[in-house]
Amino acid sequence: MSQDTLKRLVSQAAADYILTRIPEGAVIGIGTGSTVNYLIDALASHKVFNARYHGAVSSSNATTARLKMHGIKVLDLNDIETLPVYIDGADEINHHGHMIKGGGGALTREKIIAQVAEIFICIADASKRVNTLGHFALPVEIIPLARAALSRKFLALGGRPVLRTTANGAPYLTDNGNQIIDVHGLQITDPVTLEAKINSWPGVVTVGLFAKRPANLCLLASATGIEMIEYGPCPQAS
Ligand SMILES: O=C[C@H](O)[C@H](O)[C@H](O)COP(=O)(O)O
Repeated sequence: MSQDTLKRLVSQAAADYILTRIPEGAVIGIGTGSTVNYLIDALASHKVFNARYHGAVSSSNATTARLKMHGIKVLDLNDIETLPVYIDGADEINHHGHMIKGGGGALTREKIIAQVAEIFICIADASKRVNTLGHFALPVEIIPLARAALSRKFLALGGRPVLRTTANGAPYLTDNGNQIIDVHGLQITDPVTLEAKINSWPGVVTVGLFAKRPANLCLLASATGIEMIEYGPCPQAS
């Protein structure tokens, strides 16, 4: 089964999960990426989303555009007091629900919304599950002025920092107008400590480690079906 097929299957399962478990009137937090694109399509195909829910909070311009294309109401996080669930993909997820995210560049808005949500549901194909995070380069959104100084710090950590660029070689810019350094070659054995450390460096906007706020639940698709992995409540999320 292709990775794309698995992404589609897990997204359909996630849409069913939301529609059967999340109470009417709720706002749903929606992440970013190819897996989430399938989720948005699956939610829209059920036709009842708008009647059942107050709307969605979006983690990127791309997600906002897709939600709107389907006629799903997009709300501003600033107008929301509670968010029962945030659902998003991941680039890697370990056995504690810690994730690397930001392959699609949306890590900052994703982390802001995830922090507000009561429950974080990760949807992924089984290739994303790892024992140790770091095979996927760690994305870090940065203020451009800090690029060289931060690159030296990532080198000192044992990583290989690479500025993310577009197809024409220009620096990639996030929805927030910042740049991204992808740090290759890290073996992240203590994600909670590394997240706090990188976050404390001036010029870092967001590190794409989601360890302080891990997933509570992961729907993981493989050739044998959809596995539902629970990591338990997240004390930091309250
Ligand atoms: O910035 C993007 C997000 O963190 C995505 O959730 C992550 O990159 C996974 O994306 P995909 O579902 O396309 O593999």
